[in-house]
Amino acid sequence: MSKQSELTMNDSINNMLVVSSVSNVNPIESYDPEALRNSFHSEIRPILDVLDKLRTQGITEENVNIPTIVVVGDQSSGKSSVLESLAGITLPRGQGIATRVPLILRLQSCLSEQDSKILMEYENVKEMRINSEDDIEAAINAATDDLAGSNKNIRNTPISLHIRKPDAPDLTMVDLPGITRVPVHGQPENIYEQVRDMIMHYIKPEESIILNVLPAEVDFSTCESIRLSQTVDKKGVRTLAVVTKVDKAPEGLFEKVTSDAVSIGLGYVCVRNRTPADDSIAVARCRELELFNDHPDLRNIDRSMVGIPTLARRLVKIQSDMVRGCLPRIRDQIHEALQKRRQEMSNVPRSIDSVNEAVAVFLRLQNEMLNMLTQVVRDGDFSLVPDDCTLHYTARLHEEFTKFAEDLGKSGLRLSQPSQTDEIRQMFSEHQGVALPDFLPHTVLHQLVKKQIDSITQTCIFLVDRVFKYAAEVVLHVQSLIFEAYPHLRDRHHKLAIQVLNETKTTTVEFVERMLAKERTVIFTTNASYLDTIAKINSAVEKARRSNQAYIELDVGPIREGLILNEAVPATGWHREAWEMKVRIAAYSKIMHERLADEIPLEIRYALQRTIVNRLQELTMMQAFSSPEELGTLMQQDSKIIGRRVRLQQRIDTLEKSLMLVSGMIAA
Ligand SMILES: Nc1nc2c(ncn2[C@@H]2O[C@H](COP(=O)(O)OP(=O)(O)OP(=O)(O)O)[C@@H](O)[C@H]2O)c(=O)[nH]1
Repeated sequence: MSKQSELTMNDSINNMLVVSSVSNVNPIESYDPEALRNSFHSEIRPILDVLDKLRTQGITEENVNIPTIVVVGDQSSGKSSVLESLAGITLPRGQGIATRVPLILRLQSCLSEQDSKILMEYENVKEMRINSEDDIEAAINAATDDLAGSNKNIRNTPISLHIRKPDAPDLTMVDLPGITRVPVHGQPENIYEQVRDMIMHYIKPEESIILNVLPAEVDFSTCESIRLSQTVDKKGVRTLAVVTKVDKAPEGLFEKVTSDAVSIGLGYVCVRNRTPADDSIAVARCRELELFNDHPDLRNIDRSMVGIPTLARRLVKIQSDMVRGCLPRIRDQIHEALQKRRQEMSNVPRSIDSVNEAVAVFLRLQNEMLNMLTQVVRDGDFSLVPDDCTLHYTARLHEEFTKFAEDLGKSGLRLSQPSQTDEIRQMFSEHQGVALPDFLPHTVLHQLVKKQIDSITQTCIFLVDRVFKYAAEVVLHVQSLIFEAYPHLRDRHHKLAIQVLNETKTTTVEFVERMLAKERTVIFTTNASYLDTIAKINSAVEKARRSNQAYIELDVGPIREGLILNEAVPATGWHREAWEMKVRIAAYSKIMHERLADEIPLEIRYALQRTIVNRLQELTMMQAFSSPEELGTLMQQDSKIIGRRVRLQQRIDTLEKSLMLVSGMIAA
C-alpha cells in the first residue's frame, strides 16, 4: 500500500459505509473486495492467467485475437486515473501526454499481503520486480523513456504491469495514449495519425471491449475517442463509457448519461477519480462516495451507473463473459499461425552442421542454378518465375531484336530527300570518265553502300552491348535467387559469370565487326528481291506518270514514303541518274538489312546460349574448394538469413507453447 495513503483501503471502505449510513439516500455500493472475489468465478481465473501469458508472449502479433478491455480516450480525459482508481495504485498522470506506450495492466487479487507482488515486463526486460507501489510511477516513466525516448514520442511496444494484491479486482486492461489533434512539446507532426493507428490496432478486433473514457465537462459527441470507436463498433455493442471528472461538471450529467446521444451499448459508469487535492486513493474513494450520495445533481443517477466499485464489478463481469468459450477459437487461430510459420520456416535454408552437409548443399545449389539457367535461356521456360518479367529471357530478347530490325529499316537513304540527290550528283561528277556516260558508276554505288554501313555500325554494336548487359543481369539474378543465403558462394559465381560473358561479348563484337566489314568490302547478292524491288519502284513511278499523278505513296517492301514526282524523279539529266542510283541503293540496303537483322541476333543468341548453358556449366562443375576451411567460408550463411531463422524459430516455439497451454486448458 502506498506510503502516501494515510488511510488504508479498509479504512476507506469503513468510511464509505459510515458516509452511506449517515446520508440515508439510496447509497452507492461500497468497494467490497470480498464480494468482488466471490463474484469472480473460479474457472475464469485460470483462463485469464493463460490469456495473460499469451499476451505477454506477443501472441497478438500472430493475428491471434485475445479478448481485451482497451481503455481509450482523448488526451487527459482521465484514462490512467481510472486505472489508478481500479488498481488502487499511483500511475503516471498529468496534463500533457502521460501515456506514450500501451500499458497492459494485469490486476490480480490474492488472499494476503504476503502474496502481493508487482512485476513489470517490456521488450527485453523480463519479470522486473518493483518493491513498492510508490515506485510504480517512476518505473513506468523510466520504461516509457526507454521504449519511446525522453521527448513526447509514442511507440506501439507495450509495457506489461502485473499487480497482485488482496483488494484488486481480477482484470486485465490495456491503457493507450490519449488522442490529440495538435502536436505539443516536440511531438511529431503526425502524432494524431500515430495514436489513431495504435488505438485502431487494439480496438479493431471483435474480441476487444472498448472502455471509452469521457470527461463530464465536454459534449460527448465532440470526443475524438467516440468517433474512433464508432468506426469499429457503430452501435456501441462492445463499448462501455466511463464518465470522469464528474466533480468538475455535475450539472446536466444525469440528462447526458440517460439520453445516450452517442450510442453506448454497454452503458455508462460515472466516476470521480483522485484529484491532486486528495492525499490518497482511499481518500478519493470516500469523496466519490460522498459526491454521488449527496450532490443534488448526481444523487438521482441510477446506482448501477456510478462509482469505481460498480465499474470494477461491471468490468469483471464483462471480462468473465468474454473469456468463456473463447479458447477453442484462440486454439484454432494459434494452430493456423503455427502452420503458416512452419511453412515459412521450410523455405528458410537450414543451418549447415558438417562438411558432408556443406558439400551436399554446395552441389545441390550449383545444380539448381544450372537447371534454372537452362530453363530460362535455352528453353524459354519461366514457369519457375512467372511473375518476374526480367527473367522471361527469350521474350525480352525477341523485343530487342525486333526493335533492332526496325532501327535498321529506318536508317539510311531516303528516296525523297533532295540533299541526297545532290550528294550523289556531286559523286557522279567526281567519277566522270571511269565508265561510259550511260553506265551508272560502280564506284559511286560502293561509296554509298559504305556510307550506309557506317550509319548502322553503332546500332549493331549497341545491340550487342544491350543484350549482353541484359543477359548478365539475368544470370546474376538467377544466381542471387539460388545463392540468396550464401553470399560468398553467390559472389564467386557472379565473378565467374561476368568473366565468361565478357569473353563471349568480345568474340561477338568481333563477329559483328567482321560482318560489317564484309558488307563494306563486297557488294554481293543472289537474292532475287534486289531486281524485284527495283522493278516494283520503277513500275509504280511509270504508272503514276501515265496517269498524270504529281504525287505517289511508294509501298515496296520496307520502302514506304511519299514522292513528288517532278522533284524526286526527273525525266532526264543528272537528277535522273541520281534517282536511278538511289533506287538501287534502296533495293540493296533492303537485302543488307535483312542479312544483318537475322545474322547478328542469331549469332548473339547462339553465343549466349553456348556460354550460359554449356561453358558456364563446364566451369561451374570444374569449380572446387581447396580445403574444408575454404568450403566453410563459401558456405557461410548470410546473417540476415540466420536472424530470420532464429526469429522464426522463436515464434514457432512461442506458438507451440501457447497451443499446448490453450489445448491443456480446453481439455481440463
Ligand atoms: N477533478 C478531477 N480530476 C481528474 C479526474 N480524473 C482525472 N483527473 C485529472 O485529469 C488529469 C488527466 O488525467 P490522466 O489520468 O493523466 O488522463 P489520461 O487520459 O490518462 O492522460 P493521457 O494519457 O496523457 O492522455 C490529471 O490531472 C488528473 O488528476 C476526476 O475524476 N476529477
